[in-house]
Amino acid sequence: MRGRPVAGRRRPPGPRGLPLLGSALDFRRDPLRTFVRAWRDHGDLVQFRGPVPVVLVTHPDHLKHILVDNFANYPHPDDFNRKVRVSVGQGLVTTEGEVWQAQRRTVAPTFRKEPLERFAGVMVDSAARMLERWERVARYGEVIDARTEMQSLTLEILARCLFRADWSHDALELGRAVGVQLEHINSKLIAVADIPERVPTPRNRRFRQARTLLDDTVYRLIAERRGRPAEGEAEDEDLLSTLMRTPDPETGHLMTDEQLRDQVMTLFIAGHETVAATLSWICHLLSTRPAETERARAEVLAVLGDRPPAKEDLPQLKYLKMFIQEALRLYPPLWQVARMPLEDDVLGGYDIPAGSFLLLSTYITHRNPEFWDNPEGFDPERFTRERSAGRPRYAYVPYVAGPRNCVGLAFANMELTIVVASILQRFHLDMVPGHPVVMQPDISLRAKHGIRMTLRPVTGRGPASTPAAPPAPSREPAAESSEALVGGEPKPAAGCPYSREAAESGGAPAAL
Ligand code: HEM
Repeated sequence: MRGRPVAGRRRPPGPRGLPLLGSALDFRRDPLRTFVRAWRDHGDLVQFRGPVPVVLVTHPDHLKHILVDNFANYPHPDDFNRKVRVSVGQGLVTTEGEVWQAQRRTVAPTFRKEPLERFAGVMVDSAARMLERWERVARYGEVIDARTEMQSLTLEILARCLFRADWSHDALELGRAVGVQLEHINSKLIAVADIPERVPTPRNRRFRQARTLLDDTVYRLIAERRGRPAEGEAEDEDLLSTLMRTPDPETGHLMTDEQLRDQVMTLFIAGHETVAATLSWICHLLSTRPAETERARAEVLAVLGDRPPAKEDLPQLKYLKMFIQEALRLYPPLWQVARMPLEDDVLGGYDIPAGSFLLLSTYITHRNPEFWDNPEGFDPERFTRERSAGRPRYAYVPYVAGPRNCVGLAFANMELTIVVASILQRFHLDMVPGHPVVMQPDISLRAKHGIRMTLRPVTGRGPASTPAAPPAPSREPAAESSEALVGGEPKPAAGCPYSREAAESGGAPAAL
């Protein structure tokens, strides 16, 4: 472990920064670079000075202590909960203590792997609809933005799983409203001055309109379900119906309408951007890592040929699973999570007073050369059983760990596998030459300028299928820099009438 305690020194080391401001300006300019530099210079625990002093935590042992062993002492900071609540209310992400525990034991069974498998068909179908549109994009030789495509796809999948078909007629407008909520939370979390929602700024007005639209829709859907008797098998139920009829196993209480609304909004916010960000980075890798991509494609074609994936196929896609794990290592969408101790604690020999603002950076943990050979390299086979042996459990935490890990983990893994397998079956993805690929560490780790790509249909979908002309590998983003440029200026968005962007601006019919 780096940065061992020095005798007599009880606060973690860290950069001096500017008088009064400490590292605040560096954080605003480039939080990833600031973190990585500080970790290299000062070790696994770093104290940043500034208006809000921050402690950076990266070592697996410290993550285990905070997330698992001493979990009850480390809730989210109040400020985080308060800012996120304006959008999602008192759902799983923004509550603590007994209120959170009651919600978690009620919601978690709905998100176990087996009951979720009934949604494999929805995921396959939504992916297929997107890929049909891509066929037309490919015929035009036009450009897609993988980030926009994946945001729309993941939103559609989540909406269909939560509400079945009920969402579809207003999908575009509601999709935009979820986007507005997410951006509002994002800017509140990074803003220097937090303007209350009652102040009628243009952003607040947009936010309030979006929230009203979503509230009205979700409450209407709840009322419709309350008004009709439970029908059919659990197999056919959407997630909202399951959540409505699942009692708290300890108290027997069912969720109220308001609790259901908060849970639905929480799932929307937590469950679509994370998967969309991961999928868009995977699209980037499908172009820049041709050898690994073709190996994954060969496996998919050997298992599936050209038939759609079914839930039974997923365990056989072993290399694809490692490909996705490796993508999540390099690009964990929640690249940092915040915690604030209720009581004084000691971490790695240093004092951590109650009320300290801790940022746990999965991005850095996943790149620590103590646990990962060639950490910047893309190497799915590092997740084989043999090579994983001896690596600390908490060196890999894209979904964090412990009682408050991601409740949507099984949902996300199934969705990622189905979508990537479906893409591999039908398309080769090529980055647009010269398009800059830049990491933007917002609420999730996004591609700042999007991921512009062209598509080539896979011909002769058999196990031996290879691309007509393998794409040249491009440079991978360096860990230290969020300005990982492939080079040159972005090509302007092409005017293809079938791209998702065109669909959303009214240029072509929406796929929803
Ligand atoms: C690649 C995809 C995903 C990743 C990497 C991911 C990661 C995470 C992480 C790191 C947390 C902990 C955040 C914290 O404690 O501050 C979390 C929590 C959560 N995630 Fe995910 N997530 C993903 C997909 C999903 C999906 C698909 C859903 C739902 C459909 C979901 C629902 C949630 C919820 C409700 C929580 C809060 C759990 C609690 O506090 O008890 N996530 N996720």
